[in-house]
Amino acid sequence: MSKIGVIGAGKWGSALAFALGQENEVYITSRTPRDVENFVSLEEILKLEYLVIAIPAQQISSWLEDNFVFNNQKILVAAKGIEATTGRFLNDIYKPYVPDENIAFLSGPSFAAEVIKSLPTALVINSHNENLSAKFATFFPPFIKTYTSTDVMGAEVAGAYKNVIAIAAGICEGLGLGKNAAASLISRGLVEMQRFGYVYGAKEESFVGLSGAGDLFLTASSTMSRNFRVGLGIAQGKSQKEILKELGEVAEGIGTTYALNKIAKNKDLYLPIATEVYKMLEGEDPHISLKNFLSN
Ligand SMILES: NC(=O)C1=CN([C@@H]2O[C@H](COP(=O)(O)OP(=O)(O)OC[C@H]3O[C@@H](n4cnc5c(N)ncnc54)[C@H](OP(=O)(O)O)[C@@H]3O)[C@@H](O)[C@H]2O)C=CC1
Ligand SMILES: O=C(CO)COP(=O)(O)O
Repeated sequence: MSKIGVIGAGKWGSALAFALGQENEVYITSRTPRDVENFVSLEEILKLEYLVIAIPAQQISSWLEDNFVFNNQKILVAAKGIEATTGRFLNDIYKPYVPDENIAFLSGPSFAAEVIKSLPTALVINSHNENLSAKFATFFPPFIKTYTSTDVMGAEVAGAYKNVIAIAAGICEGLGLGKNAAASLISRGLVEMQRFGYVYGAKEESFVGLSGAGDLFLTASSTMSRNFRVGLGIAQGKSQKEILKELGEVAEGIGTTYALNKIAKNKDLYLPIATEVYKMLEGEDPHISLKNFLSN
């Protein structure tokens, strides 16, 4: 039994606290205080050796700057996204605060709503430090099968990019374009994210496995996904503001789309689906954008 601190009591942080709490002593904290078991102050959590951080990618940089004090903690990053304003990956953002050997990244198909019901789930723990991944793997309960990998970039790219493809898939569904279109969009999305990942040295195995195909198939085919629901909202002609208000939770695909657009311009990369999603988030008519993309 280990002591683990979870930072961020949103959907994913709470589900992970529940899962990890099956066989460990788990404490949780969040920006907004909650009346939940083992809720403690941030100060208390930061004293623990093992931390899971479930703060979204768009907020983590300022959170680290304002709150984090490194004390040789071992960190498991649970967020999936690329910073919109800078195009930075999470491992870059954490770098000035946590050394490589102390950090791991969680990936794989895992709706919080199913984890909190103890439904069977498979996750990948990605770290350059294989001992650390192996250690984090021991914390999970039997209903979560864990795999480990050293392909941090692959896990990061896949986890972030699948959210963008999920938005596109939601638009496709919302426009009633059919299952043929959805399947072609998802498979081309997988190729697009893999090609993008190679630019950063990501490995093929992450894209064909749980972190890539697994998470993409889950998110891009279900209304349980917030990003998929963002796509449905776009297809209905709703504004980004309206969609986010209705959602009431984070949809990392939006910020990641802006990040990808920035990176594509800087590095002159061809990211066709991400580019169409960007245009639609910026107000282009989805009937034109997605239909054009799917036809000759
Ligand atoms: N939900 C899911 O099924 C999964 C989510 N993820 C990823 O996990 C991450 C978190 O998602 P999820 O928990 O679902 O999102 P939620 O919207 O449910 O929760 C967001 C969390 O982030 C915290 N937060 C937001 N802004 C700030 C800030 N400026 N400073 C500090 N804390 C902040 C919130 O704190 P508070 O509420 O206390 O204000 C809350 O704990 C995302 O990257 C998501 O992609 C990954 C796998 C599965
Ligand atoms: O990452 C997730 C499942 O693996 C959650 O996806 P959404 O954020 O789209 O709900």
